[in-house]
Amino acid sequence: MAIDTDNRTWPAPAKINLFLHVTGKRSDGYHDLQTVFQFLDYGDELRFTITDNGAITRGYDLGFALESDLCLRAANLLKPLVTNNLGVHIDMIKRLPMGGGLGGGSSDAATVLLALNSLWKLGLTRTQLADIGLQLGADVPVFVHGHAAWAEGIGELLTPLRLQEPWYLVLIPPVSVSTGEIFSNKHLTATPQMKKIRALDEGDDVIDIETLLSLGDNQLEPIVRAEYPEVNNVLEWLGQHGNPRMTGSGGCVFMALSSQQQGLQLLADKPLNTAGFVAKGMNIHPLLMSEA
Ligand SMILES: C[C@@](CO)(OP(=O)(O)O)[C@H](O)COP(=O)(O)OP(=O)(O)OC[C@H]1O[C@@H](n2ccc(N)nc2=O)[C@H](O)[C@@H]1O
Ligand SMILES: Nc1ncnc2c1ncn2[C@@H]1O[C@H](COP(=O)(O)OP(=O)(O)O)[C@@H](O)[C@H]1O
Repeated sequence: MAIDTDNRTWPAPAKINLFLHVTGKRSDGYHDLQTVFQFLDYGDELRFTITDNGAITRGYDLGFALESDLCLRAANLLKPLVTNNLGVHIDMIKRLPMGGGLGGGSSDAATVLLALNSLWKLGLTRTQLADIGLQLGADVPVFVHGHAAWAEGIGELLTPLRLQEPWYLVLIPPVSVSTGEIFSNKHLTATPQMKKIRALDEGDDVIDIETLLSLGDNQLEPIVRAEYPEVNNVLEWLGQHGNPRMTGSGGCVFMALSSQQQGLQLLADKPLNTAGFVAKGMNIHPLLMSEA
């Protein structure tokens, strides 16, 4: 039975990788990365109903099995820490494309961890939640900590950054790209390590996005372009209007804009088979902002 219909909407924003360098292959099969994450003020929305029957259930169907649903898996990881028989029913409005490189699944999982830590009154720190979340995906820690960041390791070694927060256009090609397939492509080669980008507390200057973009590129982009013509076509089309880049392992493509209006105009003119949105870059996750 429902004991607390929490009326809040819990946001799960998208992330973009402003650049992404693959610096080596690890013994566990994963690759070490150097990347910069920024959030977008666009994403999924979750709602939670706390129950007293101990069950973890969902009210949406995104086409994947209960066992592989990152939201349910996140809730199940916290369940052993609940001392009474609390459960939860999770509802979600899904806006982020799956397999798009916008981190939707990881962001949903992070929001579940943050929400249930509060609603189940578990009292875990963000570091504890990020450690738990890393089991679900390499992008979960950045969403749990909630700061735009320079990231190393597989994305869990985070240094907060203060970046300019421009408007972005994001285009969604009509494909879902498998992260595992791209990382196992035979053309992927490791590149030398970059120097660490300075931390938030080492300077007051806001880092300019164009400068940041010029420091590196997305080394998965040429591989995805070669394998997925749909992604290549979108990059070529947007390339006529500026300097687009792929996020993560693709296939979504983003471009920093001079204004929101520029993005809305491009969105109106975009190729017919492509979806997209215009959103503002954000250095602070909305759930961290609401805590402040
Ligand atoms: C590439 C990034 C960059 O932010 O973003 P997305 O494109 O997923 O959004 C992430 O590192 C993606 O992390 P995540 O989404 O958790 O990856 P997973 O689903 O766990 O990875 C699927 C498979 O890709 C390979 N993989 C993934 C990440 C990594 N750093 N090295 C890898 O080799 C592994 O073979 C893994 O089994
Ligand atoms: N709640 C969830 N939301 C999105 N994807 C999920 C979820 N649970 C499991 N997945 C799986 O994770 C994969 C990666 O999703 P997502 O994080 O949205 O994309 P990406 O890693 O490319 O940014 C999906 O293709 C899907 O199979």
